[in-house]
Amino acid sequence: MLDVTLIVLCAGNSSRFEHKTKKQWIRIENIPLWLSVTKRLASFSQFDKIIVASHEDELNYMKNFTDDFTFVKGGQTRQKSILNCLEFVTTKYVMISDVARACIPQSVIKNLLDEKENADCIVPVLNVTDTVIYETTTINRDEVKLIQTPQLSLTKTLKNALNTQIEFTDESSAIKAINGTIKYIQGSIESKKLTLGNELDELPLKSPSNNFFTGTGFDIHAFEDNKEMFLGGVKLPYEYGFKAHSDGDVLIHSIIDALLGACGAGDIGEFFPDTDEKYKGIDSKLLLEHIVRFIYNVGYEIVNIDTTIIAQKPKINPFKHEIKSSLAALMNIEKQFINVKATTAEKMGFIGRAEGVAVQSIATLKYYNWKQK
Ligand SMILES: Nc1ccn([C@@H]2O[C@H](COP(=O)(O)OP(=O)(O)OP(=O)(O)O)[C@@H](O)[C@H]2O)c(=O)n1
Ligand SMILES: C[C@](O)(CO)[C@H](O)COP(=O)(O)O
Repeated sequence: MLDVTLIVLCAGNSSRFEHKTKKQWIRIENIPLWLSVTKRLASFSQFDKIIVASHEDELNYMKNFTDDFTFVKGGQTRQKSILNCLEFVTTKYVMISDVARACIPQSVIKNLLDEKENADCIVPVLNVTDTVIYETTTINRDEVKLIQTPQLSLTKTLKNALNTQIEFTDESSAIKAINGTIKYIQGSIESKKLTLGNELDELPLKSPSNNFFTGTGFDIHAFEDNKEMFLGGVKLPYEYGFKAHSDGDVLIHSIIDALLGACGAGDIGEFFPDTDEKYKGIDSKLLLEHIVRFIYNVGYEIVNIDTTIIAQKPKINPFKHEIKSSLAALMNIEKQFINVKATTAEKMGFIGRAEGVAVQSIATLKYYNWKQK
């Protein structure tokens, strides 16, 4: 038995990445980077367990990709994400890597495992071959090391080391601070960390596939007295509003479901439960903005939206352009890629009796092409 758990940290915000998509979600052909990196590391040894630290907004979505790993909610910092994952570690040793190091070679994993009994923390490092200046003084480059991941630690020691208010940027610094033993081994240039967007050019990663993804959405709401009516984020001059937990913008809700359908992320209720007081009376524009951010974060771009409003009343035609402009701004796409159709129900059924409105939508997405930023 190896007695080692592998943790892959994928819960960051990619705030320095400068792309629309988070680095852990860029597609390598059809596979998100986090899955490709985790599978690759997993294939290098017989780890007892594999844990993926996920951003809280993406944890449920990640679970759609595989049943092979344990997904754990990350924290505000790298260290907090590690602490959350350590709750699920029962092995003597734990190997922790950054998703941001996408091309770690197998030899590094083997060398770490070979050394596992020789210190509290085994760390791959690169020596510095350039002249190094600290402020204005040239310092001895032989005393400078570039610290990489994965690092292999004794689980118990790491838990003790991280149980502090001090934020460390890696495990070895935390273990060193409690006088633990550290063994440095040779790292690899291939383990380079992806931090800034333009560093993608330096990595041998395949382009995303050209696939398109389609999703449908449907929603229906009854009219209600003493409420304002919103459709597509536009206030319509009508005598009723919509009965709903939120502001009842049935058009936005239907578009949200179409977007979520296209990227395989469930439905609106999974993101904004109608049992949650936080969403009572909420402006649906905020919900759409949240979903659009999610869509971009997890690696997609919106191609177009087509939608049909089924309403006996009110008349939609005079407001179509205003609705399209509003939706275009909310989705950060050009107005020409949004189509709004309206039809009556020919006076049949509850819509025909003007008791409410239904909307059907379809959304098309494609992968964000990080190669053509
Ligand atoms: N709260 C956090 C912050 C970071 N990480 C992970 O820690 C690793 C190193 O972080 P970094 O490369 O800095 O990634 P980000 O934090 O996403 O980037 P940035 O600092 O630019 O926002 C990454 O694999 C990242 O996903 C994490 O799991 N949880
Ligand atoms: C852990 C690490 O990869 C070691 O070099 C690095 O410290 C993490 O990156 P960050 O930029 O500090 O989040």
